[in-house]
Amino acid sequence: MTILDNITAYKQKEVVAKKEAIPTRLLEKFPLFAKETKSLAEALRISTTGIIAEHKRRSPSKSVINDKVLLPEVVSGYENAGAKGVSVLTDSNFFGGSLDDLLVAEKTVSIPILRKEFIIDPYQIYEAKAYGADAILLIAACLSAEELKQFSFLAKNLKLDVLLEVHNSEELQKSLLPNVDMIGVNNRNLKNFKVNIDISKKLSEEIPPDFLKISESGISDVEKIKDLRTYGFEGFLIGENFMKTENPGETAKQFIEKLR
Ligand SMILES: O=P(O)(O)OC[C@@H](O)[C@@H](O)c1c[nH]c2ccccc12
Repeated sequence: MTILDNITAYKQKEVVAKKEAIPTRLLEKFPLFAKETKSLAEALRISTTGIIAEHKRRSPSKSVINDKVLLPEVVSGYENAGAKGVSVLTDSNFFGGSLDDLLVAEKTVSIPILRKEFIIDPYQIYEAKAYGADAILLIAACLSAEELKQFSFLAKNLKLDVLLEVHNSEELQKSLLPNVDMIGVNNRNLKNFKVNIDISKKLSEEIPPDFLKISESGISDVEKIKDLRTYGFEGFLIGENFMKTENPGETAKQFIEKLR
C-alpha cells in the first residue's frame, strides 16, 4: 500500500461523513457558492513570473514544515510578493490544513486561490466552491479517465479552473480533456516522494499548446525556473521552499524579485 492509497482510502471515509454533516444542497446555499471566481490560468498567462505559492504546514514526506506562522500573514505575504495564485492545502489528516484555511485565505487575498486536496468525489468540488476556491486540483493518479472527465466537467460548470496533475505519460494521456485548463507535472512521485525536476522537462513535449503548463514541487531556485521556461512552463507551484522559512512571504518576495 502506497501513501497515496492510504490517503485516498482515508478520503473515501472522510467524504461519507462530510456528506452526512453538510449535504451538497446546503453547500450550494453557502454565500461564497455564488461568488464570481477568478481564473488562475488567465492570471498565470498574463504574468511574467508565474508563481503559485503554497500554504502547507506539514506533509507526509517532511512531517512538520512550519506550524508557527499564521495563514493570513503567509498568504498576504505571498500576494504582496507578487505571487499570481495561492495554493491552500485543505487536507487535515496528512497536511495539517482545513477548509477554514480556505475561507480565511479567501477573505485575505484577491489573487486566485487553488484548493489543494485529494479529490475523489464530486462532493469535494462543491465544497471547494462553497469555501471560496477559484480553482481545483485533480490528481490523475487517483482517478479513472471517466472520473477525470466528469469531475473536470463539473468544475467548469461551477466556473472553477481545473489544474490536472500528472506524473507520467500514461497519466498525461488520459488528462488531455476539454475542461482542463492547466496540466501540472508533479516532480514529486506521490507513491514514494522522490523528486526529479527532469520529469517536467520530459513530459513537456507531450503536452499540447492549448494547456497551460505548470511545474510542481521541489523547486528551490530561480535557475530551475528559468530552465523550465525554455520547455514552455508558465506556472510554478512552490510550497516548502517558502514555508520552511520563518517569513514565507518575505522569502517569496526575494525569490520573485530575482525572476523579474
Ligand atoms: O512543497 P513543494 O515541494 O514546493 O511542492 C508544492 C506542491 O507541488 C506539493 O505540495 C503538491 C503537489 N501535488 C500535490 C498533491 C497533494 C498535496 C500536495 C501536493
